[in-house]
Amino acid sequence: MAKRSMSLLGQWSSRVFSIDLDKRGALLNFALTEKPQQAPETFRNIQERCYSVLVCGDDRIQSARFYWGLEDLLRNELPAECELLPVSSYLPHVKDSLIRGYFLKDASECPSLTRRVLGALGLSEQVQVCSYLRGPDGGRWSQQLWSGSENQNMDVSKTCYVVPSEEANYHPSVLNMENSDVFYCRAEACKVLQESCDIIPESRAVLELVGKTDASRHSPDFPVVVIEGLDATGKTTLTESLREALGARLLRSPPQCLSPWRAVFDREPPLIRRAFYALGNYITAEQMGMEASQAPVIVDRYWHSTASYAIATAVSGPVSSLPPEGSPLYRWPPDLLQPSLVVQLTLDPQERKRRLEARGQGQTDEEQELDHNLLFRLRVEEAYRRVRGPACVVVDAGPSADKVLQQVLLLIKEHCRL
Ligand SMILES: Nc1ncnc2c1ncn2[C@@H]1O[C@H](COP(=O)(O)OP(=O)(O)O)[C@@H](O)[C@H]1O
Ligand SMILES: Nc1ccn([C@@H]2O[C@H](COP(=O)(O)OP(=O)(O)O)[C@@H](O)[C@H]2O)c(=O)n1
Repeated sequence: MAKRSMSLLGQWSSRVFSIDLDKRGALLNFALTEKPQQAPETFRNIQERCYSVLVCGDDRIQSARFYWGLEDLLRNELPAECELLPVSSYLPHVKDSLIRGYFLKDASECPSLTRRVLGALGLSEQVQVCSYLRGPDGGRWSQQLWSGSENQNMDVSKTCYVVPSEEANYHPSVLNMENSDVFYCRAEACKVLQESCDIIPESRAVLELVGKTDASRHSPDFPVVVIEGLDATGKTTLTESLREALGARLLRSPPQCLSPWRAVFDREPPLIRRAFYALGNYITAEQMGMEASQAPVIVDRYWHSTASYAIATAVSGPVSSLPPEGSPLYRWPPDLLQPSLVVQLTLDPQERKRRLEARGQGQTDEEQELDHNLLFRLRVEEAYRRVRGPACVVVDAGPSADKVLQQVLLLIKEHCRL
């Protein structure tokens, strides 16, 4: 059977391959042409025996799950000396054109094992394997698409040459974010869970809990205040105190009724996991609508968390790799109830670390991991700031719990009718 991915070939000359070189998100970009040219400068540092494995099946649920397990599969089967780097292949500026996979540098003593593993993978309908070879003059690199046959023949007629390419303005993942990482209406998030019912039976139970009414236009009688912020910024402490101080109802997103399934969806790839959290907001929104007809409502995390974590996780590297400020990716879903006020708690990184440690959740002291966390935290906080919708006020959660409470009570008085 002709592989679906063969149809990609026609477009490959305009595709850019973007290799995530390290956790800080430095990217190496190259494109392909039919004519040999000089290799990109940085490409020369890459050793011989490089391969790419791209996941490009038709079924988005299966592809997402296959990609999710691919790194483990490759690490288990390939020689330990194979370096794996995430690679994205995309058409610049073309929405939904991104295909993900891994770029491999094989420094092992056993090249035939690597080729055997990749040859077997290449037989799968949803995988495309390529080799990268340096030309006889040592300067040019070419890419050969594997035919996927058992003897790992390379399809020489499909040879393309590697040329340098401009780095994209934003991380390539931005092209595929809508309806893969962030869902802007209930129906799109429901579709993902409907498609996954056969492989994740828990999806049915979640779908049954999601109502169908559109409460977005209903204006609650009492204020609804959402408390947002990174882990350990003091959301639980503050929401409890606000509940007491205001005689309010306390809700959270994801709501309590989803707790039995949260761990199941946390193990799934972003497509499925994010759809689950998106639906959690709609369930919480229904509860908000009901509770706010009787008393003020305080909510621990809501849409800002869902959108910001999803966007910040989908890209790597510095804040500049996020979708630009004002991008429609930061919009509020029109069918999701807006709260009266969102308070975003921020905390000095050292103090946050101290609170995490006091709670018995020390972080790894591996420096690279800390760097990675630092950038991730910065991306989440910046995404929080960029999300549009209801008024969002940043509050420094560094002072004592009582001072933070008093400040937020003042804000609620200013912004909401009590
Ligand atoms: N304003 C504050 N000052 C000092 N410690 C705080 C303050 N607010 C919360 N804490 C402590 O920090 C830790 C994390 O707070 P918590 O409310 O659980 O955060 P979150 O719900 O955002 O993860 C807890 O041990 C809590 O007692
Ligand atoms: N409304 C929400 C709440 C959490 N989440 C996700 O849940 C994670 C935060 O969960 P957590 O367990 O650290 O939150 P807390 O319960 O500690 O406040 C984030 O990584 C988000 O991806 C979400 O997407 N939407």
